[in-house]
Amino acid sequence: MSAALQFENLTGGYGGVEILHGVSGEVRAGHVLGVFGRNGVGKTTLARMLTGSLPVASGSVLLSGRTVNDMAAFERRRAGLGYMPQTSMVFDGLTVLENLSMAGSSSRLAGLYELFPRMRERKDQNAGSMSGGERKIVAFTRTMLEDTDVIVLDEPSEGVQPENIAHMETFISRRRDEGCAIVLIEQNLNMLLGLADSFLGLDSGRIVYQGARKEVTREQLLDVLLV
Ligand SMILES: Nc1ncnc2c1ncn2[C@@H]1O[C@H](COP(=O)(O)OP(=O)(O)OP(=O)(O)O)[C@@H](O)[C@H]1O
Repeated sequence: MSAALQFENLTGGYGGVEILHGVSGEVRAGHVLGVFGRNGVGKTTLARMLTGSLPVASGSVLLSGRTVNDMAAFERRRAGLGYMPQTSMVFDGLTVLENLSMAGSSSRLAGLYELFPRMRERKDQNAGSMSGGERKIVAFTRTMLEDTDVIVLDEPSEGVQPENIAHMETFISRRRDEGCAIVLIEQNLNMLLGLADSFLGLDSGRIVYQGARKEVTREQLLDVLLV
């Protein structure tokens, strides 16, 4: 069976400047791939290439074995690929509930309110008037509520308080247990070690670490983050 999301030899960047140099990996249904590395090594660039917001110069992105290089971001979304960008998008002029309703699936909303009761309390508030951390939670939960088979999360825990990070972890595990394949880009080692089944470490646009959960140690991850 092919991986839910696979990427092979991804190369490319911005305006002729190559940022990623041949990055490959995969994540299977019901698994989490943890992507990590220092600031500026190309993690977000990888997320953009996977989700179609940045074209690849060469290499392939495959969803369930099918190449999606020629599909625009919205087409990949329709094909079941969800994306929470690092600079999280919320629609400022819409309420929290309206933002969440755009996810299209309400069946997970009860579980969401149980984890983030503040979202229910603030459901009629304009998202634009929420704090940075709260906006991040709105963007995260909207992505997680969608009916998708694959989700790419770009540093969801950045700027979020520890208690809410723990709730994010619960939400991610639930989606994983439902069979979703998740790419988790993070610098938060505890979150990565708690959730990821396999790891991909980047430095200067190249893979410098690849391993499964059972073989990785915190020190190995730190080695990549502290070079
Ligand atoms: N739109 C852009 N135009 C030109 N260069 C860019 C653009 N976006 C990112 N870069 C450059 O690409 C490189 C990789 O950036 P990227 O955002 O992928 O790193 P990152 O690993 O996600 O970093 P961080 O952890 O800080 O989010 C950096 O040198 C950055 O300056």
